[in-house]
Amino acid sequence: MNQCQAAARLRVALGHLGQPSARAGVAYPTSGAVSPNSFHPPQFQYTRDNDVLSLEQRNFYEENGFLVIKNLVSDADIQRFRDQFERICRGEVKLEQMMIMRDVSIAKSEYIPSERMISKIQYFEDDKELFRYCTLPEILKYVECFTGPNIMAMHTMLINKPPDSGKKTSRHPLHQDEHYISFRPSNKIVCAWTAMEHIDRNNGCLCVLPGTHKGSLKPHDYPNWEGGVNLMFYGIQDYDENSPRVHLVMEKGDTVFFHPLLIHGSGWNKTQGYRKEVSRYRARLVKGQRISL
Ligand SMILES: CC(C)CC(=O)SCCNC(=O)CCNC(=O)[C@H](O)C(C)(C)COP(=O)(O)OP(=O)(O)OC[C@H]1O[C@@H](n2cnc3c(N)ncnc32)[C@H](O)[C@@H]1OP(=O)(O)O
Ligand SMILES: Nc1ncnc2c1ncn2[C@@H]1O[C@H](COP(=O)(O)OP(=O)(O)OP(=O)(O)O)[C@@H](O)[C@H]1O
Ligand SMILES: O=C(O)CCC(=O)C(=O)O
Ligand SMILES: [Fe+2]
Ligand SMILES: [Mg+2]
Repeated sequence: MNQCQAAARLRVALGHLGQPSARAGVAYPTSGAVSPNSFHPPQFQYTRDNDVLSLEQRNFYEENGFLVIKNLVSDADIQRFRDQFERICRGEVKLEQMMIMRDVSIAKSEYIPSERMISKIQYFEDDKELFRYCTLPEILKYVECFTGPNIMAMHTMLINKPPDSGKKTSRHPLHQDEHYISFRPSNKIVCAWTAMEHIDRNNGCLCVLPGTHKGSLKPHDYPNWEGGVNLMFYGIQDYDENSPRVHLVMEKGDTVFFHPLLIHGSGWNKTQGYRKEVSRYRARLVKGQRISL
């Protein structure tokens, strides 16, 4: 499969609840003395042994730090997430923990309940409909390949990227999620990101720098963008400009799993017709609910 052309729709970041002594990602010999000369780098640092991923998929993730699984979430489930998102936009669902965000270009406009006003919902753990995303067996099956068992949803997010106002504020600067995550180990955390409709460069798809998950966490700051930047949209200033970028074109239901150190961002939504193109929703989990498989 050509991963670069695969699509993603919804997004979940999940972590492993390991023992405090767990040394994620580093395979140590189980017996025998180890001299420095006999040490071999582990074959798999970022994926666990099970029979879900093919060898090719494992190698792809190990090398690139992301993996797209096509058509993973059903249309029916995505429709339910979309319906619930619309209920939230209409003000029919209100939950204390849930954070609603507007694009900075309209942050000071009068609030009119509609999906046009909401660019992101965070922390939907208490919303049973949206939280179903984090419990979908097909999502968890893959998450476990990266985190191991005993999975916890750490931060939920549904993004509704608006058509850009012309100021390019709908961009998300290149960043590493680990900047926002206070827990470790990195190699037992994965983000699941599912496209809820066709997403490509025109409406601001995810852009990744393959292989950057092997690097370290870099300093983040607000980008120096003329048109303004959304609150907390920090970016990396000193990434390698020559590092190849891959734009992930995704279809409804496609899901990308990626490592928290992978450098990624998203471009601006150039499409006009708000209704037709706007619904670039994703959900992402990152905050404290244990999930059973
Ligand atoms: C992908 C992942 C790994 C990384 C990320 O998620 S990066 C993005 C993380 N972003 C966040 O966590 C967003 C945090 N969100 C928030 O702090 C809040 O939801 C707010 C966006 C500020 C909204 O707060 P809230 O008080 O409910 O709403 P208000 O409408 O009363 O606005 C309060 C003041 O904030 C301003 N504001 C609202 N939205 C934005 C924005 N997008 N960018 C910059 N400023 C904004 C708004 O104009 C208002 O300002 P003042 O009237 O106080 O001067
Ligand atoms: N000048 C820039 N400085 C820093 N980051 C940028 C800059 N331009 C784009 N990016 C970021 O790089 C990533 C990929 O950008 P990409 O080139 O796909 O989008 P774009 O520049 O918004 O749109 P396009 O190039 O398709 O017109 C996104 O995260 C985007 O926010
Ligand atoms: O999809 C986007 O616009 C970027 C969001 C992001 O960085 C993420 O989901 O981690
Ligand atoms: Fe991110
Ligand atoms: Mg560009």
